[in-house]
Amino acid sequence: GHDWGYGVEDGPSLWHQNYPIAKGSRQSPIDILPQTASHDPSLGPIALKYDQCTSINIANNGHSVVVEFEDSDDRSVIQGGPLDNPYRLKQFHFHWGGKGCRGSEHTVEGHSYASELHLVHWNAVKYETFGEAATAPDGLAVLGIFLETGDDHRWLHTITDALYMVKFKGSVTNFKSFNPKCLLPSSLHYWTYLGSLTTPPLHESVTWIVLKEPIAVSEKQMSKFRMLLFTGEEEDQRMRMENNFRPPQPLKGRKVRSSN
Ligand SMILES: C[C@H](CNC(=O)c1ccc(S(N)(=O)=O)cc1)Cn1ccc2ccccc21
Ligand SMILES: [Zn+2]
Repeated sequence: GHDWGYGVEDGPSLWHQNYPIAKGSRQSPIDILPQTASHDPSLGPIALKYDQCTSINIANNGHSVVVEFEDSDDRSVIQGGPLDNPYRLKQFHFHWGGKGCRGSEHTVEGHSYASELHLVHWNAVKYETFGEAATAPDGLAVLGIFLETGDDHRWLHTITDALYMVKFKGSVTNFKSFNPKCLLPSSLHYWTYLGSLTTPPLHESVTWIVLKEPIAVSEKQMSKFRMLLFTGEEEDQRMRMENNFRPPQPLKGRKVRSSN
């Protein structure tokens, strides 16, 4: 049912009532302090093998807009960096703010970006299903990419042009052969730390890999995300989908490592 959201009555500060892990020891997102992040020479580069990736559909799940991928084999994986084996791409989605506001989940020295893209991968070497991996401490790897407003992003149009098809919660439409490689910045330098899902059920199962370099998207492209609705077609109260981000959570002694 609808037991959580981003509003006054069901927002992040109340999630602990139904999801006590919200006050856990490895919650996400966090505020990243580059000076405190230890440069770890043993941290190799991350490798993204997205060439044969197969997107299936794009959907509005009432919390974000999600592009799902075929994950029955290792055609699209992330590996290297802090990861001991390849993790399979399952979906990607975004978090964003209101007009002219900030909307990223991770922040860098208190600075937040307009939006944050999450590419969600699961450890299919150790676990049978995504659901099982989602509850395991080494089950998921999420690649976070900051979006800042600036020039038009030439490939983001493929996504923003499809958003009108999934305006309402529960809507889904075909979205074939989109390769998320086109959404990556030029540098794959990153910060990494052990954290959680940033939405309920807030499982502490995520190895976070946050890229240092943001990608630029135009204000016009960002405005198309804000025409999405949290609410379904049948609901009379139309609620614009924006500010769907959780604020930074306590570090609780965790170490953030830097690739370089
Ligand atoms: C946990 C899952 C629902 N949540 C997520 O998949 C998820 C993924 C990434 C993030 S974030 N913002 O941290 O990147 C947050 C939530 C429910 N679920 C349980 C079993 C299962 C099987 C297939 C699909 C969904 C399933
Ligand atoms: Zn996310």
